[in-house]
Amino acid sequence: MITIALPSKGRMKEDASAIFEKAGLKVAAVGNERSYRGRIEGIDDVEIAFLSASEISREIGNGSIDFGVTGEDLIREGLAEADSRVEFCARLGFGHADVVVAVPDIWLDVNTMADLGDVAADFRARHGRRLAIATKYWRLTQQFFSRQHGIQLYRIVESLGATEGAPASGSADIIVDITSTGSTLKANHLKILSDGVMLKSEACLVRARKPEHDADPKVAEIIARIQAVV
Ligand SMILES: Nc1ncnc2c1ncn2[C@@H]1O[C@H](COP(=O)(O)OP(=O)(O)OP(=O)(O)O)[C@@H](O)[C@H]1O
Ligand SMILES: O=P(O)(O)OC[C@H]1O[C@H](OP(=O)(O)OP(=O)(O)O)[C@H](O)[C@@H]1O
Repeated sequence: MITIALPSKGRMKEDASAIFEKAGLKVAAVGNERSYRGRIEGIDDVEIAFLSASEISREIGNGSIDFGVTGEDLIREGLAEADSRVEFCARLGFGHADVVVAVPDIWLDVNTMADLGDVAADFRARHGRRLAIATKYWRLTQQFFSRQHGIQLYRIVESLGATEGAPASGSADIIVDITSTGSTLKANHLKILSDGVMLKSEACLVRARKPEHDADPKVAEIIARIQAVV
């Protein structure tokens, strides 16, 4: 049995089902409309699980589902060594969002990650504490700051919502968050650093890498059908 997880709610739900239908994989709920299980019309041995976008990232990581449709950001944030554990089979053309580093507009001299590195280096001497970054993207932030830009002097402040408000409220100095139209950043007087786009995310069809998939023609067929329509 192959299990495919599709978003049960939220901004990716409708588009995910529509892509499957376009690929000739029409999803039908099992039981009533509110059921969290489904199947694909005309294909046996494939079941659909309806989960939230972030649950799909978690379940694909622990291998309890075979395929999922979710954002690349949620996969890369949720899983260490994502590329060795999952295969990105197709980029689906919806759910676009950039994960960005943004600082207050009034930081006139800070426009690049190098500038921010200078600020971080001086921060403790000037303010008696480390530069604080509000985000829910811990893993991506650490990779980008520490590994890619060699910035080590910062502190992450976990934010579970309204991240863009953190600099104004004083709970952090800068943020890492997703943006699509940019209007939330603008409304909160924040600007994206010129080299501060950490990830250009969109909805993807992802597969948990499992050895038994190699010999399963259904797995190849699902991938081929989705790739043919995106
Ligand atoms: N403007 C946006 N704001 C937030 N997420 C967006 C936006 N545009 C695209 N996305 C993407 O949508 C996905 C999150 O979807 P959604 O917010 O619907 O999840 P969810 O159902 O709320 O999940 P959960 O409730 O478990 O967090 C992420 O991959 C994100 O990159
Ligand atoms: O660049 P923009 O188009 O302004 O979009 C970005 C905003 O949208 C999302 O929040 P949303 O209000 O959708 O709530 P969520 O965080 O619960 O998804 C996201 O967290 C950003 O705050």
